[in-house]
Amino acid sequence: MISLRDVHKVYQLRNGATVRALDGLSLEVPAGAIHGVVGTSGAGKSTLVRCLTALERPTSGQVRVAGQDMAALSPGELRKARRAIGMVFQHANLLDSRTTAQNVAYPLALAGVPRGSRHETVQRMLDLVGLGDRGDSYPAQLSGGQKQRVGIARALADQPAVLLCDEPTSALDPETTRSILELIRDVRDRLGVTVVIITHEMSVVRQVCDSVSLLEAGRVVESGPIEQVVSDVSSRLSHELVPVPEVPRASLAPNDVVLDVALTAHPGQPAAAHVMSLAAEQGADVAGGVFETLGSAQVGRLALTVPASRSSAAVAALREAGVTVEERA
Ligand SMILES: Nc1ncnc2c1ncn2[C@@H]1O[C@H](COP(=O)(O)OP(=O)(O)OP(=O)(O)O)[C@@H](O)[C@H]1O
Repeated sequence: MISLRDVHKVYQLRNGATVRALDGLSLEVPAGAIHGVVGTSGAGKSTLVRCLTALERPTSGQVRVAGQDMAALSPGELRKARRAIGMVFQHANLLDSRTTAQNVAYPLALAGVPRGSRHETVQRMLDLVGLGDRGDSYPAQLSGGQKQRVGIARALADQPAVLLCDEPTSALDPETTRSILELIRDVRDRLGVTVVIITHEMSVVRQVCDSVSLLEAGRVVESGPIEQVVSDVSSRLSHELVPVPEVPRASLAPNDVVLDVALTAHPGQPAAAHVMSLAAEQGADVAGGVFETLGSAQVGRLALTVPASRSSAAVAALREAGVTVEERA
């Protein structure tokens, strides 16, 4: 649904210097997925959004959204192609002087949908986001979470193939964040829309994303389905999504080392109890652990302690059983 291939965006500054905001970025998001893009400030997230929506042309590389090569379109075609992308912003950016229903109708009016048929769509969208009875309210009469619901209804009104959410929950409290993320998932399930969430919050990825990419200095340095990313203990995303349990050095016996084990519940993979009994057979003990469900995957992290002399044998035995394990540095 979304495909970026080797996208570069170079800005020329007035003093002659250049900034490589995107530096060979490649990204694939399949139809119907909820994909998170995370990265620290300056990594290129906003530039990526502007290239996806064709507000900016990449210096080189290809951006395809819903089958369209965004750089190859005429201005008229581009206007049409942009309708395939619904945008949700950090602050809902509603028009204060218009009612909720009028805000949701706005993109339909811009797209030339006749007034008569707008009403039914607007009501359907407001029902979808749980605000079916608030069509006559003004933004000032809504909570932050409700405003964001209206923002989502507005983004979906023109039936986009892609919902592009730029820091959609950064201004919300944790409880409201949870409900907005649930709504986004619900919308994806019901409408089959492809969702990209740009965020700096790992908790957002944990709660709602099927897959994730880590953006750094204008390129994707790690990417994959959540299950795959979290089961690779050596990956940075994995550490941030499910941190390994802390084991204070002082609590270790003098010759013990720590083994980090990552578990994901998939058919055919050894379950936690099996791993623990294998560990015990190898003379290892459990020093800490965490288990949780991320999207459709169950993931766990175990920190095992084992005498250094038995570490390689324990690692080999666990790997032999299909367990992802590494000795902690
Ligand atoms: N119009 C521009 N002209 C020059 N440099 C720019 C322009 N837009 C972005 N940049 C630079 O490109 C790099 C990436 O910026 P971008 O805004 O895409 O990052 P970001 O990940 O969205 O950061 P943040 O999370 O702080 O918004 C930064 O070094 C930024 O200074």
